[in-house]
Formats: sequence, C-alpha cells, structure tokens
Amino acid sequence: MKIAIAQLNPTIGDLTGNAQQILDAAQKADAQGASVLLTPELALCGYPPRDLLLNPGFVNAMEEQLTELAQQLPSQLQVLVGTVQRNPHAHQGGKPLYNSIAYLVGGQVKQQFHKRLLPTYDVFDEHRYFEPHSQSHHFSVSEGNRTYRIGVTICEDIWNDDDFWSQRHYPCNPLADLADAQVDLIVNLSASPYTVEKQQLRESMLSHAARRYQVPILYVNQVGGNDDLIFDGRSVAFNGDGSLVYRGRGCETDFAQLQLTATGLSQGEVVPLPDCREAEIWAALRLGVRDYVRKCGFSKIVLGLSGGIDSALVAAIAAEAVGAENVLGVLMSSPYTSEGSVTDAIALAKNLGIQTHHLYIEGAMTSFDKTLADLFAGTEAGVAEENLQSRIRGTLLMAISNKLGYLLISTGNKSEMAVGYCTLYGDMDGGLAAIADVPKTQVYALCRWLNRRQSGVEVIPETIINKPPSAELKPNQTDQDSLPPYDELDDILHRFVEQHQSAAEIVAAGYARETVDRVIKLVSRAEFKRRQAAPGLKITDRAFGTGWRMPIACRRGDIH
Ligand SMILES: Nc1ncnc2c1ncn2[C@@H]1O[C@H](COP(=O)(O)OP(=O)(O)OC[C@H]2O[C@@H]([n+]3cccc(C(=O)O)c3)[C@H](O)[C@@H]2O)[C@@H](O)[C@H]1O
Ligand SMILES: Nc1ncnc2c1ncn2[C@@H]1O[C@H](COP(=O)(O)OP(=O)(O)OP(=O)(O)O)[C@@H](O)[C@H]1O
Ligand SMILES: NC(=O)CC[C@H](N)C(=O)O
Repeated sequence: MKIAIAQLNPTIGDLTGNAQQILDAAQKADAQGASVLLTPELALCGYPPRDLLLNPGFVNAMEEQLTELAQQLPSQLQVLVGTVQRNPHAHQGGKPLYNSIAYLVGGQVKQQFHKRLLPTYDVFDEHRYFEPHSQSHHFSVSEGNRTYRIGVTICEDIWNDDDFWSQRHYPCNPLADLADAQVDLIVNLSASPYTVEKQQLRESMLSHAARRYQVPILYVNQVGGNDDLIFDGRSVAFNGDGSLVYRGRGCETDFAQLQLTATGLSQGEVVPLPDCREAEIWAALRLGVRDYVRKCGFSKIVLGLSGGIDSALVAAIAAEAVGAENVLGVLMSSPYTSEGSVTDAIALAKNLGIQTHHLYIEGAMTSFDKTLADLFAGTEAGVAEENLQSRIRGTLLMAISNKLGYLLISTGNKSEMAVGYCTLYGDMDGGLAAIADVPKTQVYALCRWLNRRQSGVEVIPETIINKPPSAELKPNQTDQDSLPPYDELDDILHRFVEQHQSAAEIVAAGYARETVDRVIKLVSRAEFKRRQAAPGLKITDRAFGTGWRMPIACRRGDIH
C-alpha cells in the first residue's frame, strides 16, 4: 500500500490557501497511486493558530473549509487532515475544541482522531484551547487481501514514552496503547518547532519507540516560519527494528511516498542532515526570515548596516532569504563612526550584492541636542545623548520602511537582548528580530562558517569578524567595557536562561559570584525592554519569546 506524505508550509489562518496546498498534494498522491495521504498537525489552519481558536467564527470557517475540501479531494484517496473538532461535552465543563485529525474518504469525514497529550510548556499553550482525549484510535485500510491497521497520534502524543524519558509528564502513553491494539503502523502528524539539534532527539526517540513496540512509525512534520517559530520539516519513517527508512527535506516543503507491506515500510529517500550546527541554524533562520516577510505581505527588507558583526550576519541572512536585490542596507555615520566601519559595511554589501544608502546623522544629533539644550543645561553629556544616535537611526530606518514599504529587521543578538545592551526605540526598532535568539558567540561561529561554506568566497569581511565589537555611540567604546567577555557571558546566560540553573549552581561551575550576580541582575532588569522588542526567531530551547513569561515590576532579591 502506498502512503503519501505532504510536508506542508501553511500560513496561519489562510484556510483557503492551506486547503489548496492539501488539495494539490492529494492530486499528486492520487496520480501516483497512493491510498493514503498524511498532512501535518492542524494543516488546515496552520500551527500555532493561538487565540484565533477563541473566535467561534474562525472555527465555523474551518468546518466549512473542511467540508468543501472533502468534496474536492480525489474520491478514492484517504486523506488525514489536521484540523479542530468541537467537543460535544464542552457544556459539562471541558474545553470547546479538540486538536484533531479528520480522516476523509469519498467526500465525508469518516472518522476523527483527537490529540491526547496537550503540550502546555515553553511556547505551547494547548490546554488554553483544547480538551485532551482519553483514548487512542486507529483506522483500517484494505489493499488486495490484506487489511492494515494504522494508529493515529498527534505530535505531543509520541513525546511521553516512559522507556525513553527519565521523567514522564503525562499519566498515559498513546504509543503503548496503539501497540497493544496491534496496529501495523503508527503515524504521527506533527507541528514540531525547530531548535538546535532537535532532529537528533526526535530521531532517537522515534527509533527507540519503533524498536520497543516493534511497529513502523511514520512522522510527518510541518515546515515553515510562523512568527517566532520555525518548523523545520524533516519528516521521518522508522521500521519496527528501529532503522531509519526515510527522511524528508529540512526547512523546505516536501512530498514523498512510502510503501507499506507486511514486513514494514520500504526504503524512501534519506536526505542527509546538515553537516554542522551552523549549517542547520543558517537554514532555519533563512526560512524564518523568508516566511515572516512573505507571510506578512512584504517582499523587501531594510536594515542599518554599521560595519559590525551583528548587522553583517543579518544582512547575509536577509540576502539569502529574499534575494540580495530586495535588501537595502543603510549606513548612518555619526562623528563616532570609524572610517573602518564604513569601508567594512560597503565591502560587506558588495560581497552580498545588496543595495546601500549612506546617511549622515550629525545634523540630526546637533538639532536634537539644541532642542534639549535648555532642559539639559548644567548636566553632563552621557547615555541620553549617546542613545539619541541610536534613536535617530531607528527613526530614519522606520521612515524608510514607511515610505518604501520595506520591512525593518532589527539586529540585536541574544546576549544583548538578555542583558539589555540595546536601546529602546533605537536599535531595537523593527518588525522582526532575526538573531534575537542567537548568542553572540554563535554569531561569530555563523559568520566564520559562512566564509568557509564556499571555499575562497568571502561573505563577511574578515575585518568585521576580527574587530572588537562596539556600539560606537561614544569615542573608543567597546562592548567589553560594559559586559563580561562574550564566551563567559554566553555560558552564564545559557545556564541561567535555558538550563534554569540558580546563581549558586553557576558559581559552582567556576564563575565569580560577582559576575554571576551582575549578569542575573541585568537579565532581570532588562525585562521591560524585551517585552517591547520585535518578535525574535526561536532557535534555542528557551528564547525570549512566547515561551518566556517574566514579570517586569518585580524584585528577585530573595532568589539565590
Ligand atoms: N522597568 C521599566 N519599565 C519601563 N521602562 C523602563 C523601566 N526601566 C527603565 N525604563 C526606561 O528605559 C530607559 C532606559 O533604557 P534605554 O533608553 O534603552 O537606555 P539604557 O539601557 O540606559 O542604554 C542603552 C545601552 O545599550 C547600549 N547599546 C549597546 C549596543 C548597541 C546600542 C545601540 O543603541 O546601537 C546600545 C548602550 O551603550 C547603553 O549602555 C529609562 O530611561 C526609562 O525610560
Ligand atoms: N553607523 C551605523 N550605521 C548604520 N546602522 C548602524 C550604525 N550603528 C549602529 N547601527 C545599527 O544599530 C545596530 C546595533 O549596533 P551594534 O553596534 O550593537 O551592532 P553591530 O554594529 O551590528 O555589531 P557589533 O555589536 O559587533 O558592533 C547595528 O546592527 C545597526 O543595525
Ligand atoms: N505541536 C506539538 O504538540 C509539539 C510538542 C512537541 N513536544 C515538540 O516540540 O515537537
């Protein structure tokens, strides 16, 4: 029996467009003789639809779209579509919806499968919308004289196998229940967002489960950027001996067919994983930028090009995401801008093939200073005046965005965002923060990798990589005047933000108490800035985005 997999890139809420993607895949599957087509979790509305689900009109529209789609699908094909279903028992106190799979055949919904394990941690908040279902189910497909029983799970349903995880989060295990029902295949329809090296974890978990239950597992993941989340696809299949038989493309849509026989799934294409961490992150960020720009209705990007490494990396990502001809880098020199910064920015733009424009902001700085002269009389020039430069740049970039319709991408990295080393309404201006979850040390690694990627072709001028990072808001300023060395800072941040380590644990790992306390204080104090920041693309286990919910007006003096 042929099973087709559609690794789709839905746009959240675009029911017509997403249904069309499913229909296109169904026609292809039908033409190639498939019996079953699988689509990702909530493929009809895109994942995560968030509070659109609280709007009854949205749920009605999904139901209508599903009915229409069912009637348009090839009549012989059996299609599993990720959608929501109403909970008929909601009036007894449950949530109004299930996160479901509709099994469509011959123009009708033949069966529904509901998600049992609802992730409600980090970026996930499914208990806000959905009722967990209590049982796992399967459907049967007959081919020749054989009937295959196919168990259906939805994303989180496979993430609680007690044999794999040392800590179980839920009281039940849908995989074990389906194995008890003696299914011939378990499918998992997912919308699993990217984080660095998560695919290795997915694959070892799935391989382990396939082996443990001696049943093939076919995992279909969504692909595409949806706001802060990047879905990397990489749908996979494992046979009952735990062997990998198929891996789809990473960070691209894909379509594949596998053959299911009495002995399991037949070998499909196995797309290799990226050969290093930087290649993987690069592909994810490029997709995240491309889809954010495209799905918000933009085609062009503007950014401030300082000759520093952060804007260099963002410019390079932007150029690959939307095409170099669609990127404008704006140089905005002040009296503190070094000659080297300008030549570096121009060299970078030339390497990338992006357009540039050079503005001089000294006049605007003088004008602001004059306007404030009476009010500021008798005070020393300091951070307020320094930040005005950053704010003038941000204002000019937003004017360009307004006038020319380019989306402004901000360039702050995770280390800066963590400690508040950035200016509110200044360099934080922008619609998308492309590298807000990329620590500074990883920024360097990505730039070095870019220069190695095509041997002999320099993308980021070496002078940009080698100079000490500086905001250039006053003479001879460097980041290290205000912050610990980045390798130290990033490790402390990683322990504190991603690994939830206490100050005492970080000190025990070898850092000075004073440095650790200072970093934690800076992180806590900068919450107000992050709350006002543009959404940032998530690549780590814990980003400063939808999965980071910190109070702003708080004291953490009692926490050690
Ligand atoms: N809890 C709170 N809730 C809401 N707002 C709060 C607040 N606490 C302060 N504020 C407000 O925030 C202001 C302080 O924040 P902000 O104005 O950003 O200014 P601030 O954080 O004092 O200065 C920006 C820092 O970023 C550095 N930097 C590094 C790299 C690049 C750039 C760049 O711009 O290119 C800048 C710069 O050298 C400086 O050290 C206060 O004056 C107050 O108005
Ligand atoms: N002279 C400038 N011309 C254009 N944009 C600038 C200029 N100075 C700063 N910016 C904008 O403000 C952002 C923040 O500056 P910042 O100095 O922190 O970053 P960077 O210069 O890219 O990298 P680095 O921190 O390594 O110097 C820059 O990335 C850039 O977008
Ligand atoms: N949509 C989901 O249920 C995703 C949860 C899952 N643990 C993941 O990150 O892949």
